[in-house]
Amino acid sequence: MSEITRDVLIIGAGAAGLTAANDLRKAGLSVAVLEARDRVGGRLWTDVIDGAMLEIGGQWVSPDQDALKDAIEELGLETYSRYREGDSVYIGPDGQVHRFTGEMFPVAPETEAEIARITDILDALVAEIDPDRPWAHPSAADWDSITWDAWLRQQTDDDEAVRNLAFATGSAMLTKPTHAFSLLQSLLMASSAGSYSNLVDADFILDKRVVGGLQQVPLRLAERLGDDVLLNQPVRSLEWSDAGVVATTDDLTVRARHAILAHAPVLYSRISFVPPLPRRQHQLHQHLSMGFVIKVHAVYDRPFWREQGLSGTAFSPYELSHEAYDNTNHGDERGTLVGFVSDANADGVFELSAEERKERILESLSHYYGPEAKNPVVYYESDWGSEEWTRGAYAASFDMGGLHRYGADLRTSVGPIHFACSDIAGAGYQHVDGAIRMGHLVASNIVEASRENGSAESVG
Ligand SMILES: Cc1cc2nc3c(=O)[nH]c(=O)nc-3n(C[C@H](O)[C@H](O)[C@H](O)COP(=O)(O)OP(=O)(O)OC[C@H]3O[C@@H](n4cnc5c(N)ncnc54)[C@H](O)[C@@H]3O)c2cc1C
Repeated sequence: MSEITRDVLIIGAGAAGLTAANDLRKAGLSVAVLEARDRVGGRLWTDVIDGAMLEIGGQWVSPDQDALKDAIEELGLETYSRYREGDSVYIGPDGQVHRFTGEMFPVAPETEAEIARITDILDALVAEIDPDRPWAHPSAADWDSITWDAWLRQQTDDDEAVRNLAFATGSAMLTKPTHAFSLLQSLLMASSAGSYSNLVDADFILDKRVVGGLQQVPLRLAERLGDDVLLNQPVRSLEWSDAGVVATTDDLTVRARHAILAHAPVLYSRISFVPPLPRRQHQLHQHLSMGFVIKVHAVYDRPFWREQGLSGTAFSPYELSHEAYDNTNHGDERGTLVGFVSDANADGVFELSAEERKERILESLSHYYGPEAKNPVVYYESDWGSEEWTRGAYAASFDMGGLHRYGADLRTSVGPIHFACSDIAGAGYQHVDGAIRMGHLVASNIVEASRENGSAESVG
């Protein structure tokens, strides 16, 4: 068992942990980043599967995501826009395919009016919320005690309007059934993107991609840290006291003044804390759980849908794959579609054999794009539910009532232990932008504490 000593130990080499590590290094503190996997990036993972470059994890950047945009620029990465020329496709309750342009789905005029009316209400509620402190709103307790689905159904009897409004924060974002989380949690999701309207605007939320893949962000951040990023080092135990921390992996001991837990909250309990974390954290952490979505990649010899004047953007709250997009790589002659199968639908298709699941999912894509969609040359399902060091996708959210009850302590440090990841972000919540914001925040808190305590802080 070898032993090292640093000022700060960071557990997890995702966007949050690597951002914090770089900031701390710049401030003159020594760091070690311990990563359980054999790669950096966590939920950012760009890989070549059967000859096709795929974004297995996160990939899109939206205009409001300043922290991510700054990181991309600072790291010298290039971005490009998602293909969006031509008509989008919507499938309604009758199974009919409708082509449309703009943001509003082609629904009956009375349904459209209901969607517009309730969107205005939601935008007004979201404007009242501080994404960093949604629990502080005077109505937070009430909004956290009604499910997203129940609140929408109180607003209108129009089922198609409810389904279309629900899926923006449901299947498409929190990736949980809409009866499983509260109105407050839904408002936080929207508020973290600026407004509910932003969240439902695919051209906004899925705006840009990074040439070569978004995993370049953590890869380049890790490159700067060199040997201070240690792979295949799952932290098994963390002893802590006012004097600092001692982390143990299978073959390494790290002593440090501070530790940053830079990974999904559902994994905190994988670490044995000595002494145990306080009661409040024990409780809080049990009320956060990961959503679940399958990201499906289908690569074709050419982007055939473009020949039909289709942008590739497709939605339907009635389809197995509730949303799908043109995901063709920059400069690639082949065409790639990406579709998403979320929450209970994802559970359902995992009951099937791999062949049947593929058939069902491609069948759903073919409803949007025609029969050619059934024959990709490369097919791949990102299954983050099976990833031991993530356990779901995209990120964690509170169960009913949890956000109001525990939210204020989400980011509260415990002695020398600090928390940072996209799952506990306000602005940028659940996104890479939020992970980076949390990384910066926790690093600046530690630097400030170190300055206040002067040389007594350094254990290096
Ligand atoms: C399929 C998918 C699509 C997504 N799409 C987008 C998108 O388009 N745009 C966007 O902005 N976001 C997207 N996201 C979300 C985004 O990828 C994440 O929010 C973000 O990458 C999380 O970063 P993080 O550093 O907080 O955590 P992670 O990336 O989860 O990093 C945590 C790291 O900690 C490690 N770890 C865990 N436990 C231990 C331990 N005990 N010891 C050592 N290491 C440990 C893990 O292996 C992991 O590498 C998507 C996510 C998924 C899964």
